[in-house]
Amino acid sequence: MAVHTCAACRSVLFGCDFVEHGAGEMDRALLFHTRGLCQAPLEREVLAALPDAGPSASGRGVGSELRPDGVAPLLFLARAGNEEGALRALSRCVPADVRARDRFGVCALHHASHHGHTTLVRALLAARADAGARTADSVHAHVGGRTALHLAAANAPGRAAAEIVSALLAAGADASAEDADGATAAELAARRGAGAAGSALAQLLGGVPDDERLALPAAVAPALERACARDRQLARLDVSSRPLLSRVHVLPAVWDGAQCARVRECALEVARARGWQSARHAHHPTVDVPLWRAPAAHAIATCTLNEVVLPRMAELFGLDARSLRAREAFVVLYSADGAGSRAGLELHRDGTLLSANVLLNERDDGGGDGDGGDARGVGSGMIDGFEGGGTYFADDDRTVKARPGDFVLHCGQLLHGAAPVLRGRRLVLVFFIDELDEHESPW
Ligand SMILES: O=C(O)CCC(=O)C(=O)O
Ligand SMILES: [Fe+2]
Repeated sequence: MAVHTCAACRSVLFGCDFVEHGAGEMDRALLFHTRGLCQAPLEREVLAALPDAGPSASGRGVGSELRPDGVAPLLFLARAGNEEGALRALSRCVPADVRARDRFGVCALHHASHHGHTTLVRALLAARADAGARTADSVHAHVGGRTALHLAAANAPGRAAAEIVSALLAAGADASAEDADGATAAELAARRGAGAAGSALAQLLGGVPDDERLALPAAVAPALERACARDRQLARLDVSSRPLLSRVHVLPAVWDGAQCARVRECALEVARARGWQSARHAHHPTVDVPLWRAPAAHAIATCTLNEVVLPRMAELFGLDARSLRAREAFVVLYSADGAGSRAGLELHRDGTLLSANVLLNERDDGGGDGDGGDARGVGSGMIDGFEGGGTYFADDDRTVKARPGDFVLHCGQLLHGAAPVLRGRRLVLVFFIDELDEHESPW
């Protein structure tokens, strides 16, 4: 993964995402960053406001009155990767600021661990920072539920990572904690590969039981880097002035039976090994498995997205294909009997501008959208067919009952839900897709 640190503000920029768009990513990241995201000017202001020594005039802790981005100087400077400045702020802040979190649940210890700032991590722990604090899970985009251990294991430079992990473990951090995708810190370390001392780090964290996971792509960028992008995006999701986005489209037979069966069986394999998850989406929890857990299915989906789905979406919705990114992909299980699953999903809007879904198993109640079409031969495999289901759109009061392999494309901001399955089980692969614009960093 291409990573660059801004020379002015030391923010870490990531040049890749779930879907790789080839060369030029890092150039775009740098361009967007310098155009408006660089924190260096604000950082200078915060540092100037920190007195050399002594208590705050307000008694609230130095700089509490100056809250750039709504956070106290300690959190701001830790986030900016300014270890020296954060240490200064720490020596002048009130205890509450040590544990303070931003609205994404991220605290100074998370940032220090992410940046590999060993001295700051030790100082924060000595000042009673919460070693088990977890980042919040958001409606989209980033993986939440991460602890400082996760962030050090995934991002801190080699030697610092080992020292920080040891310090956190000594302070009582839980190495078995799983993030919202079900990954432990050891797993994130292992994904870095032996070159980045990832496997030694994974051992320090108790090891990774399943070798296959070492081969997984670093599909999910860290929560920290997503937070700012998400904030700006929520402001942009007002789509009322973009009429093309009000239409729902179905791309017929993008996948044949064999492709549906492959993706479906890979997902079921993951579910058998690790169980279905229901903690990934805070507001409208689905019973699902993240696609990155199934590398073969992930590869098929990424290829289809890049070559077919994103370009078509761009055309149909009047967007620039180069600005589209899949933020999340997961296989959802709906079942009529309710055993460990849900029959449908209530009306909601997704956290992204666009969404796509593809049915992975055969319906038993006729073909797509009531035309009684033929079966696509997706095979029953380990899962039977179903009746009911489909994606319901409230504005046109219509349930789109696509056939296996069809891709249903829609704006995520349309009010929609999953119609309940009346019999059997329905498996759908869902993508959450974002549009980046020139004001947004692509990480
Ligand atoms: O299952 C469907 O058809 C829709 C799923 C959905 O809207 C979601 O997961 O956000
Ligand atoms: Fe949805």
